[in-house]
Amino acid sequence: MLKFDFTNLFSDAIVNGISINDIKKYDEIIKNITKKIDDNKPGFLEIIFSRKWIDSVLDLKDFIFDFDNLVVLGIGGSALGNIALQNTLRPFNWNYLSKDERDGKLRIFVIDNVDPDFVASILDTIDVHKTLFNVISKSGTTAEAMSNYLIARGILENYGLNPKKHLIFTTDPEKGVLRKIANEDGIKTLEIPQNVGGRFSVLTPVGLLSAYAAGINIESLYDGAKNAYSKLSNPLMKNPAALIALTHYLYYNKGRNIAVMMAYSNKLYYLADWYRQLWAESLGKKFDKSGNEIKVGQTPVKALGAVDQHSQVQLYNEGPDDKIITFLKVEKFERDIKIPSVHNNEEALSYLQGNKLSALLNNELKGTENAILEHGKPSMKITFPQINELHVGEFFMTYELATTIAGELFNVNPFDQPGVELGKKITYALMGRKGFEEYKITKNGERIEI
Ligand SMILES: O=P(O)(O)OC[C@H]1O[C@](O)(CO)[C@@H](O)[C@@H]1O
Repeated sequence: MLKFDFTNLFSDAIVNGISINDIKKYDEIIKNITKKIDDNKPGFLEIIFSRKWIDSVLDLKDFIFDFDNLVVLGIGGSALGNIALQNTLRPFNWNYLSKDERDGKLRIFVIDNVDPDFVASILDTIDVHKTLFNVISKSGTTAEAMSNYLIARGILENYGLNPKKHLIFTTDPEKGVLRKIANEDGIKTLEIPQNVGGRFSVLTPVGLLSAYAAGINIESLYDGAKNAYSKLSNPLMKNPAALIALTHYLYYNKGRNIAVMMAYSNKLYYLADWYRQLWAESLGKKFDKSGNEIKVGQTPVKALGAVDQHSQVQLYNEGPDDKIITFLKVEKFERDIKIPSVHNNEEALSYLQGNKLSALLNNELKGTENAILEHGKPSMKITFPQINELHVGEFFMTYELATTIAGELFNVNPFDQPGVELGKKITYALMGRKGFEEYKITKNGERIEI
């Protein structure tokens, strides 16, 4: 299982810190919150106790492995989990390997933006005859996912290819235009459970299809998620999700309104990217559950060690006391490289020569962790014994639970995102979508033309 180390959150050295006694005062509150979550399991938790979602993907085995490429078209929660799974659990050169080297599994591309240079460069790379497009959208209305769907379908039709054979939609079981098109055109679909929102959907078919297509063991992901769940009813000091939520909440109340997740692993960096949406959209809210204006939210920031030691750590150490940092560490990397002894007479290089890169990276982590502490800033650490499905699944579920618990502490609804609507509506108006004319931007009473 993952190893959680909260020690450096409670040190006397921390400026305006919190103590274990401060934490223990929340024993009862946390017990009630976790019981409430367990008794009324949110959708993202409920799914791991059913085979339905895994089986719906495994059933597609014969269909999927005929292709060479899977291109995911989605954005936000309909893409970040796929990107995280691919980058943590497959080597970075995966898409460059031959089909044999990939053991017959698919290359995975995720088009999660509408930057034409980006979209075109991926479309240029793939042979459309050997490509399956997985359009993912819970709502089936998101402009970015829908425009990329239209482009993909246009290409298929230009090539004279049957869209039914090259498309699969992952969407709401009943609602939305994707469901409608699928019903009309006989396109294969996977369901996103209605009670699971985008940013909590990585362990639904949203994340499972591309993971399975790339040969990731999706059953182990679920086992890892269950390991995280098994600690939900633990006493507070042995309950990682509750401790993450509570310590971030308490430090937020002491002015630490930035939560940095600093991964000492290029692979785990993508988990920090996934976490950013989860923490930001779930907890950044104008109103509490009773409708009072509160404007809360902790800004999640991702960082990469050792790279950002040479970019961000100056600020973390000496800047304002507004951050709480989470380090992600890998104990045993899949590969390692020994630094050769090339310059035997160079004193300045001798400490490096003969050592392994993993040792250097993890000692850099230790160095930064201690420096951060000496500068009076709180940090915690999550250690992955190895990067595998079990630990990645546990990470996802731990943070989904932590976010839900934090929602209770902040007294906000972690499952909605009303604040993203206005921008979407203005975009619709600018793009000429019927019914959204009133959202067109005005300046001194005059419409801005596009
Ligand atoms: O899956 P959908 O409905 O296309 O939504 C994509 C993303 O858009 C949002 O609704 C708003 O950014 C996210 O919450 C969601 O993950």
